[in-house]
Amino acid sequence: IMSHAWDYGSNDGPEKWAESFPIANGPRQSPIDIVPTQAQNDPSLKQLKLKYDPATAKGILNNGHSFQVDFTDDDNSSTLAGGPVTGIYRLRQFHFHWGSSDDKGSEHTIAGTKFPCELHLVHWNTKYPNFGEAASKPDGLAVVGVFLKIGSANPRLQQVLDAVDDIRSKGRQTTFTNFDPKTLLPASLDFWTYEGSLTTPPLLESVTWIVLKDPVSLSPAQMVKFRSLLFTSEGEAPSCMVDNFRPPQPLKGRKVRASFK
Ligand SMILES: NS(=O)(=O)c1cccc(F)c1F
Ligand SMILES: [Zn+2]
Repeated sequence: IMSHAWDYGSNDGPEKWAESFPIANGPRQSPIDIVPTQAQNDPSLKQLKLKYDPATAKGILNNGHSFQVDFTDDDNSSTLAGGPVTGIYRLRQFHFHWGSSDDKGSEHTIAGTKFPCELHLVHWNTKYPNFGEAASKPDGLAVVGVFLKIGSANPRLQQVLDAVDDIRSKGRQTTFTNFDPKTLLPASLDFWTYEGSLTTPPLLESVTWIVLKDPVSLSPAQMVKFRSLLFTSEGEAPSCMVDNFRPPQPLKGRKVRASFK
């Protein structure tokens, strides 16, 4: 097989990732089950400051594991600061994880509750020269996680889903501009935070996770649209892109802090 080919299936799925990526059994792996009653309110946590310039949206890509919207990150136009981090982190991309049915799909869970979908906004620490360098440092990345639940249609999300028809297969990409990811966030920026990792190989332990307490909604029809994507390239036997989530990993003594009471 190609070096480091991994997927979410039964053969090379999450239970097998440790064979190629031993850090899968490391001390700060993600996602985790967040237990609100065990999270400690930390009054020293600052307000989360998100500043996104819609002009930095660049393209949308099916990478064979999820689909992501990429941003130009050669200046501080779209950044995250405050919250649990020090310094300025630049927005690189956002992507999603979702299920084959509405009863699963999120990576983080809240006291065992799974959501049908989870949004990740990936930022890198500008103390490092670029994303690749930052991704290998313990304070290199900050990812904002947002739960999505089935309810009323989400008009902002629809702009993203309208682009999905052009990137159905692995490797397809198209331009995607003038989009403000802030419009995908809930009204409250209350969050839980903990030190973790990428949830996909190479599973690097470089992520400060910032998981928002409040979900945003999407309609059943919008959820169906996610499931119309394919893990596979054109010309291969089609495999629906669903259940692209890693299950919760052991906490191994980590503390989860809450920005709210
Ligand atoms: N699922 S995830 O947010 O942890 C993630 C996945 C791929 C690249 C990343 F930089 C990243 F942060
Ligand atoms: Zn993710």
